Amino acid sequence: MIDPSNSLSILVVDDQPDVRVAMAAQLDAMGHRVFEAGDAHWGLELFHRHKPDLVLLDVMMPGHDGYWLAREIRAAEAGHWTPIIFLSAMDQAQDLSRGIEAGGDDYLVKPVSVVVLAAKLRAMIRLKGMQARLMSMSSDLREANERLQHLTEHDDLTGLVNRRGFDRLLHDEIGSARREQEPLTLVFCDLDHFKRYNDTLGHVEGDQCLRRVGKLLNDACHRPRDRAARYGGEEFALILPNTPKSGAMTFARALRRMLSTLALPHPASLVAPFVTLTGGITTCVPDATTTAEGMVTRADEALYAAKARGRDRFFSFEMQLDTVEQRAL
Ligand SMILES: Nc1nc2c(ncn2[C@@H]2O[C@H](COP(=O)(O)OP(=O)(O)OP(=O)(O)O)[C@@H](O)[C@H]2O)c(=O)[nH]1
Repeated sequence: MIDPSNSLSILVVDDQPDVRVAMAAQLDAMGHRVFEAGDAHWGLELFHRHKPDLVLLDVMMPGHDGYWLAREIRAAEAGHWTPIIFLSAMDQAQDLSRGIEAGGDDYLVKPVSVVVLAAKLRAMIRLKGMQARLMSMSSDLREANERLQHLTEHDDLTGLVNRRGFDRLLHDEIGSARREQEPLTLVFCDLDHFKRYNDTLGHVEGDQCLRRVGKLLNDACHRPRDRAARYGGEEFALILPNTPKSGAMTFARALRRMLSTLALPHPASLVAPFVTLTGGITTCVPDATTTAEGMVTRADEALYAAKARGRDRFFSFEMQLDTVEQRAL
């Protein structure tokens, strides 16, 4: 009797009833659970139904042979592996290499000795255990890689995508907007007089302010592909796919409203009693000449223009208009 933790479910496929029944009885006596099939077709059906740990497979059978069944089993289990042991009479020894090629893992010569059968099963149990460990290690590795990718592309303080993640996303979105011929908007924004905020309220409060503004920007990204990023320091970026320049201005005005509702006090600001943002917007339908660097430069220039116009506003590079002027129109 074997250790119950090593008890296998085994599919025996053999067209000779006496051989099959004797084999099933041996396996049963060893503590395994056995399913029997008298032909390859039924064998495949039972394989799908019971997903056995191991298959003992006769080579020569009327209708489809053992090679056919081995190939069908291998084709059916993507990313998985069920050991297949071929059973063959001595005079079919030359056919065994064909069996291994068809997807078999080992062979036994009939009549099968109980001792040899038990030894082969132990070897297969060991291999299966190793395979399970490998699968779990590779899934751990995949998870660790995903965590690492998240860490390298996200900012600790705000939880937003960081500069590296932003670069990748912008590059991808330019490609996608070029293919779809859709407008893509990039917004750069900067907290107004943030040095004065830190100097007055301290860096801990400064960090908290960055967190809250980061959350607000993230909340403003309603569409699934809109993305807020922390570009660096007190600079944030927003990537807004499928957003034309008029839509970008509407988005910016909504952002300003959200900020004034949040009304984070900024006692040292020279533009308002609460925290404000100045932003630069650029929008284009990318063509073959559009680059991420080009879009960043235009958004940066627009940001600079918005600052020059008095801060607490968003300036569109393409419209040569800011949100304060637009409201007055
Ligand atoms: N608390 C905190 N402060 C930061 C962080 N990153 C950058 N800063 C501060 O942000 C300030 C940016 O200062 P400036 O570049 O002069 O910009 P500003 O004072 O906002 O002036 P304007 O942008 O022209 O309105 C500096 O004092 C930085 O120390 C951070 O992670 N935490």
